[in-house]
Amino acid sequence: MIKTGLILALDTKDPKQAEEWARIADATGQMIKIGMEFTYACGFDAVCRLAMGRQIFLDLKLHDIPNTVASAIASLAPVKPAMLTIHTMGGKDMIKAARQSIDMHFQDSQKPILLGVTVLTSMDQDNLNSIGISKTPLEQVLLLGKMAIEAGVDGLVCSPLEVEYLRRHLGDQVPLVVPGIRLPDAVADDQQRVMTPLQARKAGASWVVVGRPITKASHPEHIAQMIVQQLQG
Ligand SMILES: O=C(O)c1cc(=O)[nH]c(=O)n1[C@@H]1O[C@H](COP(=O)(O)O)[C@@H](O)[C@H]1O
Repeated sequence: MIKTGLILALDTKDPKQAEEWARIADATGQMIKIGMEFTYACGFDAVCRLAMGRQIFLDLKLHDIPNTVASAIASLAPVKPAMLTIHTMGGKDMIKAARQSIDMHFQDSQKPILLGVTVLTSMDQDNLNSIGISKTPLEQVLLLGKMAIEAGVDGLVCSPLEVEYLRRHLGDQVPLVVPGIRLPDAVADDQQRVMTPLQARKAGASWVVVGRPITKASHPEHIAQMIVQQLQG
């Protein structure tokens, strides 16, 4: 069974809180994810301060016309993220523009892993139908994933329910980053397609992304340590 990394999602507007959680990730040797909530509330100077001495996954889920996405990525070069997300629903031209922008604006040793978000883990069949998609989440994730890899992403974001299927069709090498993680018997909150950390590891996730199950726990560091042991033991 492959070892799976933990990425801790720092979903907060409070820089002190983010730093506190980031130290939990430091202590367990794991990566942090900074998303829209922190970035919009605190700005890029705060993002860069959190990133100092750390590897960050900058999850801004870029989704716009190709020129705008390419220009936005160029503006992100000083932040030096280790991972960056774009929405695959932006289509192949947008993804190709994102790829070209990374290749043009980042030095080889500093290029982020470009991740294509497939079907959000908060979406079930009903939500897919509501945007005119009659394929199942599994079929849609594979369709978007294949297209995105062909257009230039390095890896994919998907729910744990699709990991085994993607591994069968795309092989072992594609980085699969997997949110929608909940501890056994825990509430799913707004997530629809969920599994436990151990199930996601067994399915073949490269990394799991965990936010609230750790950050809302009464002892976040204990939960983080327990999950890391399950993922790497
Ligand atoms: O790109 C992501 O990281 C992402 C994609 C997705 O489909 N679903 C999803 O939940 N995420 C992110 O993963 C994290 C999940 O947080 P929790 O539900 O609190 O564990 C959040 O920061 C989401 O923004």
